[in-house]
Amino acid sequence: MADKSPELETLTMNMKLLKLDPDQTLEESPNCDTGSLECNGDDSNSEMQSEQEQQTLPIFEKFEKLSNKVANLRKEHMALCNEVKIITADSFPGSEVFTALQSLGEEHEILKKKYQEECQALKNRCQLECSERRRLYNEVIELKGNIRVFCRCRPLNDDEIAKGSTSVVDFESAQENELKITGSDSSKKQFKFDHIFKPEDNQEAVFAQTSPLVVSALDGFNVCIFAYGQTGTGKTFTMEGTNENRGVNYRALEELFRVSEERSDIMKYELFVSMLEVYNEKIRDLLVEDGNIKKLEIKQSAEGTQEVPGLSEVPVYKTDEVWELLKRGSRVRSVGSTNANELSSRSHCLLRLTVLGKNLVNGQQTRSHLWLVDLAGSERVGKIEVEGERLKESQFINKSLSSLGDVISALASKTAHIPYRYASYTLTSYHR
Ligand SMILES: Nc1ncnc2c1ncn2[C@@H]1O[C@H](COP(=O)(O)OP(=O)(O)OP(=O)(O)O)[C@@H](O)[C@H]1O
Repeated sequence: MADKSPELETLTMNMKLLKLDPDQTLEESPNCDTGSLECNGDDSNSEMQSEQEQQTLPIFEKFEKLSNKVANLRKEHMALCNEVKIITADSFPGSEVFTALQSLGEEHEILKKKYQEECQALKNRCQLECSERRRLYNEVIELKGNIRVFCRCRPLNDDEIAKGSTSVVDFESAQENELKITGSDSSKKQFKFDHIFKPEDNQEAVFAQTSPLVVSALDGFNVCIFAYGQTGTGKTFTMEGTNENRGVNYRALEELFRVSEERSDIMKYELFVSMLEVYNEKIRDLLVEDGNIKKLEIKQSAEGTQEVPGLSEVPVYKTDEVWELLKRGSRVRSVGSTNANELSSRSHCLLRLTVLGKNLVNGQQTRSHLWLVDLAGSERVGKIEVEGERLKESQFINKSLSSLGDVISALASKTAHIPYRYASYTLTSYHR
């Protein structure tokens, strides 16, 4: 038997005084199951009963019962102690869990710091590469020239073939970007361009040459592409195109969407389309819903860009919706018939794509314009035998084209003064 408690010691002493054998009594308890907790007398009724019984029991039996109770309590205590030990060791390895959590926390902090540093390094690299791309782009532009001139020769049409016309253009030298033209007096004239498109070159081939300029609008550069030429030479076909042979305008938007998607990891772009025409020196918004002519003017902004306050800007989100929008604008455009072109554009049509870019890595923002212009046909009034309203239109067209020519030659010769103001005055003098 285990060590005896003071209470038990007293009881044993008393029993000895009564000349009883205490050890025998404690081991051989007849009424109580020593392993059972119920012996603790949980049930109050049985407790009361046992108290009453004890009152009537001889003193020896009272000792015996008390001794059993004490022994049971000690066993119960031991069992509980063991249980606590097991639970603590198996289920709650307190200090180990804490240590593990602590080391995990430390690891997390180290990783966080490492990733923050890596992220910063990537941001710096991205910024450097963006600046490098812009620097290289500028260098390429400088090398190729800020102004590039392409020449496109359309195929002879059915009328021309029926009349027995033949091409006056000699494409032999076109490979070297030189064009030889034989005059009616058999004299030869030679012109040099940045690129020459032959009659068999399709819309895709033309766009392939222009797409790098289009993409640079996404890098924050302002770009302007326009088609210039005599009436009936294929300007509208090149810029607008037909449903089956879509031109530069539609393809430019398609390309902008494609590259935006490609860069979506680091850049977020928003695109807006505006369309206006300059007809007889009046500016008309071609995308205004009710078709009303709004009085619009060209103004120079504080940043030096040319703006048209009040011009509608339609946000575009995907290529599918763009073709209909462009068609809507061109349906409103002023056309007339000249004897050189049945559906001659009598106005300059300007499609403006506004690109807002946000660099998701460094937060840098850009705003740029890509202008796609289909100029009205230049023509020699006498040659196309126009009169009345057509004659007035032709005079306005030629006057504005001549102003544009002045701007381009000033830009090409890098003179200090570029006569933009005069050009915009010529285009909009109607309102002044
Ligand atoms: N590369 C080409 N391939 C096939 N057809 C063409 C091509 N270029 C022009 N055309 C056709 O020639 C005709 C005149 O072209 P378009 O209307 O584009 O000329 P334009 O220069 O815009 O004339 P305008 O200044 O009078 O508006 C159209 O019927 C057009 O479809």
